[in-house]
Amino acid sequence: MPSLKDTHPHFDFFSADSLPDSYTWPPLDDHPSSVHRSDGHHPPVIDLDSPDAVDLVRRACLDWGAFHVTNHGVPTELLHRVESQTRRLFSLPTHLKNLAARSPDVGVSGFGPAPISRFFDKRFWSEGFTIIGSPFEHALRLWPDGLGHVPFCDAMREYEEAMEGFTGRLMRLAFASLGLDESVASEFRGGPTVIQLNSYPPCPDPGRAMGLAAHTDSTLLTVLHQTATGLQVLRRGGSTGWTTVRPVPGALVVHIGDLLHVLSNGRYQSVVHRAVVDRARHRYSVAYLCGPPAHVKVSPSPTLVGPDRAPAYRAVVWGEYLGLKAKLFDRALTSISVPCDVLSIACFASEVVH
Ligand SMILES: C=C1C[C@]23C[C@H]1CC[C@H]2[C@@]12CCC[C@@](C)(C(=O)O1)[C@H]2[C@@H]3C(=O)O
Ligand SMILES: O=C(O)CCC(=O)C(=O)O
Ligand SMILES: [Fe+2]
Repeated sequence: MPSLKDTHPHFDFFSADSLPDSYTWPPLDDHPSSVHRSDGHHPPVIDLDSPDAVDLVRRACLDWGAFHVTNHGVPTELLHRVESQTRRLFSLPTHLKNLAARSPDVGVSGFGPAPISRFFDKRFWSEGFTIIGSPFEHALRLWPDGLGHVPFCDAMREYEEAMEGFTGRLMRLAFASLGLDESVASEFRGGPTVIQLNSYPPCPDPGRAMGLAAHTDSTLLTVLHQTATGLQVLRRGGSTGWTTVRPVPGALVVHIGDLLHVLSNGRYQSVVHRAVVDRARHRYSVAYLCGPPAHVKVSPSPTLVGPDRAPAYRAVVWGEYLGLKAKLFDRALTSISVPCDVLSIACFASEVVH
């Protein structure tokens, strides 16, 4: 029977000198400490100001579904501040964190294990803090006296502003790489802001623990800030096994999410990724989840659909897709795919009509 300590939502990672059973996964063959992959084998680093940026992004999306970006325009000072405020947030005592825990009646915002953790019978060696819109209410509860919440809220608000500018440029590039023009990119701008702060404490047995299990993001694009090793991606098609995405100083990591997969009619596959943990280092990461405005429907772009390439997915709005992900997890994308027999009927019908 699991002990109370194992089942408590805020398990004390720091007092554990061995891995409790509920946190013990099958051994990870591809933990960074045991993987000796050649250095040339990692998602590319793309300079956003490069004249070839569109082509480089296309190549990276086709080969990896992930890439690094430099010259992104987000000030280094702000990245440091966001990370130090993230560290400050996760260092708060458990009784305060409980006051800002995620709860079904308030929504997804707040402290808690990553929402996908409920699809697994083993626990993640991590804690998350999800911000949807403004973190102000939660922050006031966490720092009830004085101005303790101010530096945290300021850093998150400034990060949102900087990210809005950067992801605007990024979306134009990604859309241009699919042959889509500015007007399409602008239709998808201005969606609700979602920031996921992740904390991965040092772990007594990192080879048998999981920081965040393999998943794809339910976004158009996700921008990840990491300064310590832990992120791994699965390269589809090519070689098998996990590739560790080591931090590139000053660069941000971009992931293709499920909704860009849909919009591109499957040309750009969303990247499967996970986070592993370390014996000595406490790692933090900050994910900016970039999705469409609430009422904008995402469907395979008409310019990427043709007589020889039928639409592979039906249209969805972000909220509906998040609901499907919360219910079906890794079957969410397939659940909106258009079955082959419907496709052949549609193709046949269009042949008859034309
Ligand atoms: C807007 C989103 C996107 C969510 C759900 C909701 C809020 C939190 C996001 C994450 C963040 C951590 C990984 C993930 C897989 C998870 O468990 O929660 C993400 C999920 C998704 O991308 O599907
Ligand atoms: O911490 C990481 O490197 C991955 C985080 C992640 O995948 C997420 O927040 O969606
Ligand atoms: Fe993710």
